[in-house]
Amino acid sequence: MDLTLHHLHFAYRGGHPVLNGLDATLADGQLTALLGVNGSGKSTLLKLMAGILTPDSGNIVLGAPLDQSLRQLGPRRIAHYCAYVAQNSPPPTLTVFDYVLLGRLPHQGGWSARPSATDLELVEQSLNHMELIDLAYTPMTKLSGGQVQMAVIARALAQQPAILLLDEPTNNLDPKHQVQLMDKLRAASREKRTTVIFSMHDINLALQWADRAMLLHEGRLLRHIPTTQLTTGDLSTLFGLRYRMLEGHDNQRWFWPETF
Ligand SMILES: Nc1ncnc2c1ncn2[C@@H]1O[C@H](COP(=O)(O)OP(=O)(O)OP(=O)(O)O)[C@@H](O)[C@H]1O
Repeated sequence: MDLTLHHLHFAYRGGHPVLNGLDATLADGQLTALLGVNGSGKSTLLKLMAGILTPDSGNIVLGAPLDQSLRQLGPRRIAHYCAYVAQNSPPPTLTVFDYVLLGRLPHQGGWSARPSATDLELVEQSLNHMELIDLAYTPMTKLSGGQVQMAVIARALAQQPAILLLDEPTNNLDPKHQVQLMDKLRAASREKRTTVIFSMHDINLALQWADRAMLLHEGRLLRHIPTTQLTTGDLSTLFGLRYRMLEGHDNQRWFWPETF
């Protein structure tokens, strides 16, 4: 499902404008990396796309077959289509299984509804997918930081979203789990046509997996381009550092900042 931003403006109450007229379409089946300095509005934009915050003006529209603005949808309907993984979620006092089952709530008949066989099967699949099945009956509070992060992503996958929004999803993960997670996100985008949008500070990890990059700079969208078109100049503008680029023979590109 496509997601389109129409001239999006947002400021926190009493604060300066964080987003100042963003226009973009994020196509289904694609992985988009959201890049920008601390405080540039990446988390804010993800929360707006998840319907947690409401724009001051402008619209966020979920594409066909729904073709509706988030403003027209209640939280439950939004959760039907959009799953959101927050940055550093505190673990709740639930077992891993019960926590991941929360991802099925938007598809059930209400808080009191019993989970269906499909719900339970999807939870098991997500736990297997994130290699958490052996921890299914462990309390979330007894997991390591990385395991909590995997469980949060398992909950989002169990939700079977058309649009998956992740705020720094590789936080707390070791290099192997970072790579495995990015592979899983790419698989979700390719196999299920999920629209995946994630923020990340590790530019090279982001660019290795993402199809497109959105560069947020001073409240505006500096560029929204295929990752293959990103230049050292773009990164210099974005981060205020001079960058070098190394090109590998398999079209891989690596960026790193020059030391002072
Ligand atoms: N709840 C809030 N109330 C008021 N201002 C906020 C709130 N959350 C964020 N801000 C402000 O909004 C701006 C954008 O913050 P945001 O968290 O979206 O940035 P970010 O790009 O995700 O940063 P980081 O890379 O550090 O996670 C910052 O100036 C921040 O201080």
